[in-house]
Amino acid sequence: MIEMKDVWKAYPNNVKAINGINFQVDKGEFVYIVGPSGAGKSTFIKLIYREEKPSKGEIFVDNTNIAKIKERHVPFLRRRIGVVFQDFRLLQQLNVYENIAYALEVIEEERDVIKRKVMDVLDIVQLKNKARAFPSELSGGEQQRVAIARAIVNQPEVLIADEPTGNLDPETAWEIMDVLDEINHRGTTILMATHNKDIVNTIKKRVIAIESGRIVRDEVRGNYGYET
Ligand SMILES: Nc1ncnc2c1ncn2[C@@H]1O[C@H](COP(=O)(O)OP(=O)(O)OP(=O)(O)O)[C@@H](O)[C@H]1O
Repeated sequence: MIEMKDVWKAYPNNVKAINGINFQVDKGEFVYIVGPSGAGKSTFIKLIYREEKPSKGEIFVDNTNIAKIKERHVPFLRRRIGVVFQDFRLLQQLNVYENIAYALEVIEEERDVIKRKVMDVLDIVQLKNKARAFPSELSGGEQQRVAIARAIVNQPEVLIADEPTGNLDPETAWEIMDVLDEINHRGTTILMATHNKDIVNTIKKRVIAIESGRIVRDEVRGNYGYET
């Protein structure tokens, strides 16, 4: 479902962030991406949703080589890949319902379809009662759940999470993991970059470790493997 073949990425300032990565993820997998700060995790993730283009190599999402697609086709790719970030990135002037509906309005979905889909994802993240609240009225964990709802409302095949628990206290981080686990059980492939040692060592999943832009470890039910 996702495959990288000999992928390299050098930034314009000549920093070599990814140095020859080969890997494959099957549909329905849940994969943690770990590694020291500056190892290339975010770059790796950005390559998958085409925020960055590789300097060399091929990246397949299903059978599309996304390194090759034209700029005007990128929005179509983004519908197949949901993304969540450490800092939530909600639109402050829109309420919860509107933040999520926005992703459907831009593709001109019908009003009643939008309503059904938004309420369905709010149900999954257990925030139906907060539909009219604004981001500033929510806790960090609630904001992240809205961001997750927004990321999955188009029913993407893949959900990418870059440090989704990075801004949250430990208890709230576990709640976010429950939500991600639920989404994974419904069939969505999940890639999650994280520094959260406790979570990786407790909720066992495949672990890919990146150091200096290379995969140095790929284990089926791995450990975090670093001191925090
Ligand atoms: N837009 C950019 N332009 C130039 N260099 C960059 C850019 N983004 C990242 N880098 C560099 O690429 C390398 C990898 O960075 P990246 O953000 O992928 O690491 P990371 O593993 O996600 O780090 P962290 O865990 O601290 O978030 C670093 O040396 C970083 O300084």
